[in-house]
Amino acid sequence: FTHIHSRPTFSTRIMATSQEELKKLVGYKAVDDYVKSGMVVGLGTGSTAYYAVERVGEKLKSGELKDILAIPTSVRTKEQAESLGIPLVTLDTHSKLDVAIDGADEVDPELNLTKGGGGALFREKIVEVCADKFIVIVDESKLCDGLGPGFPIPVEIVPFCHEHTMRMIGDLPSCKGKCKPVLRLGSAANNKADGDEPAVTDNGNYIVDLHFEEPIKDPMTMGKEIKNVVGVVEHGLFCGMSTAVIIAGSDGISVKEAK
Ligand SMILES: O=C(CO)[C@H](O)[C@H](O)COP(=O)(O)O
Repeated sequence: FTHIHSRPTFSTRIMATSQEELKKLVGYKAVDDYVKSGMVVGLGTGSTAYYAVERVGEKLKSGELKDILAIPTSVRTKEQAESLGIPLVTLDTHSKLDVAIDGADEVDPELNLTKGGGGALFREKIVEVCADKFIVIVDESKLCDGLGPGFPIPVEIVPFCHEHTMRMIGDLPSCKGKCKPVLRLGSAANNKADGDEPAVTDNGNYIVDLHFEEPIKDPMTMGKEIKNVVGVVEHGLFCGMSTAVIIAGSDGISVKEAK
């Protein structure tokens, strides 16, 4: 499954410093365009969402933004937000968010997403599904014609009998003969298998990455099938959730809005 890393990285086309700068541009633009004083804001996870969190902190400090309450989607985003003095709440007290901003691993033409490369898919989804607007920030290397072959689909599963759960997922109509389920090892925060033990999420669960050779024809249906398996906590297919995707490309920034 060497194809999972075959997607050209942005750095093959743009210098590394530029890639970081572009992540910063989309992160900052999302906050500048969509976050207003008094809002409840979902803070995503990953190297792109990092800059959106940074911008919220910066604007709160300068007084440009006031009365923001934020809900982080991972322990590491929580720690970043706390270090910047961003007031945090949880879904337990605030079930409705005005906006959530996050990165993605892949974006298809319908703005369906693969998320969870950073292992935070459950907290991301439970938060982002509650947002009036879900703004996605990516560089153009994340755009694809169909989800699947360019990046494996992460599924968070409970550790109890995880081999059984992986078999059940692999036998689903959308998966059988089409994908290889691989238990994520090492750090939950990436899918590079940088260790020998199962990766453990912020919720104490495991992640199985589904490696597809061909594009997934119907990601919505596949997501429902996966969600029905007992032992599955959540999957990284975010279908029909995006309000807009802000894309950083070599030619500048563009915005794709959901129809
Ligand atoms: O889903 C995620 C974490 O679980 C991230 O949003 C996704 O992996 C993109 O991260 P990055 O901006 O670092 O490429």
